[in-house]
Amino acid sequence: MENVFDYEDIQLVPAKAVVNSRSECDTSIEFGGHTFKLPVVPANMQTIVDEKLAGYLAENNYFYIMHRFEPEKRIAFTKDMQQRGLFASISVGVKAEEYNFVQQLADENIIPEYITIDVAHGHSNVVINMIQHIKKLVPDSFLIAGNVGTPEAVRELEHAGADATKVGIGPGKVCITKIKTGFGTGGWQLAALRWCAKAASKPIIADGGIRTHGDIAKSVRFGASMVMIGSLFAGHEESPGQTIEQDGKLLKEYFGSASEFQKGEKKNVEGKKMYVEYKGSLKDTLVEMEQDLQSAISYAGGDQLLAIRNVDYVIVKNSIFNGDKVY
Ligand SMILES: NC(=O)C1=CN([C@@H]2O[C@H](COP(=O)(O)OP(=O)(O)OC[C@H]3O[C@@H](n4cnc5c(N)ncnc54)[C@H](OP(=O)(O)O)[C@@H]3O)[C@@H](O)[C@H]2O)C=CC1
Ligand SMILES: Nc1nc2c(ncn2[C@@H]2O[C@H](COP(=O)(O)O)[C@@H](O)[C@H]2O)c(=O)[nH]1
Repeated sequence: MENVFDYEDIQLVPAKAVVNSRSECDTSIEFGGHTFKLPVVPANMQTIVDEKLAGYLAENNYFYIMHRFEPEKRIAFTKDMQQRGLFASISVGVKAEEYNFVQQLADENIIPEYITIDVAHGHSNVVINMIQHIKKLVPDSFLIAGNVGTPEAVRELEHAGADATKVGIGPGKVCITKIKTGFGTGGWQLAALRWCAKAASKPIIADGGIRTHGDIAKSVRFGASMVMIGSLFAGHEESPGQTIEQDGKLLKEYFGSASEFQKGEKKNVEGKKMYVEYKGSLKDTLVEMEQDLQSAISYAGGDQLLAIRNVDYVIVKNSIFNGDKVY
């Protein structure tokens, strides 16, 4: 792999604008049969999304993926969303009970529009088996599989039947995989995305390491159809995490799905917990994201999101940790 870089090492090169106002730029993207306002999805983590926020996002044409950490609620959630005329998008794991869950979906003819296989190391036979199980029993669900970090993995999961793959092992803000295991795409997530996207024949979700709105445009440039975001969405009024007050400042919790806080035990911990500053309303952040992406499209010299795919870029420096600290 030559040319390894991360988000902060890259700048996109402006092209002549073809619009007279940024408001003419269209940030929407088609993904899995639906068109969404933004190429952005809040991470399927317990301090990032809950049923209420999922409902708001779906109602307002944003993509969402519900987390899998209250597994018993998934059937009722799917039915409730669909009864309201909204799309249902849920996550599954790969353990034995998840096979029974998929069987239950098929038996009761409950077909979520989107299913995401959410595990740390997606390039494995357990994930390939689950892809095949889901595609056999609920073939009409759009299936996202991950997480991976190599072109071989993207090809194998696509070949097994995944409709999209999720790229990113260890670049997340509350991730400590890179430190505890020495593996992953932390520090070179954007280059890994580029490498994977070249091999992909289906859509890719870039997952983790987004620190600024400009990083969304950079992800699109390097091949992402969707960008999964945790820390930037954490800390909002609508975020499910607990709120605390410290030195007169409001903070909200954000913890990793493989943290001790999520697992309830200290076993194979690869995530940490942190507090982020309270950021106000998520709706305002979504509007700001849209405006910033409209501006990015105008700098790309187009009026549609995918104009960003064609721009030149320069590598401005090299870094390892993308601004993260260990603890
Ligand atoms: N994107 C990322 O970089 C990462 C994300 N996470 C998130 O943390 C949550 C928990 O993930 P995960 O531990 O996979 O889920 P689970 O705890 O549900 O584990 C899934 C299964 O895969 C096995 N497994 C876990 N890690 C590996 C591995 N490295 N190699 C082989 N088998 C493995 C587990 O067995 P056993 O436990 O016995 O090994 C278990 O049977 C998920 O939400 C995931 O997205 C976690 C780490 C990295
Ligand atoms: N290694 C770990 N990665 C995790 C954990 N929990 C979630 N994640 C991944 O992080 C992204 C969000 O990244 P961010 O930079 O936007 O905050 C999320 O979508 C997961 O893929 C974890 O415990 N360990």
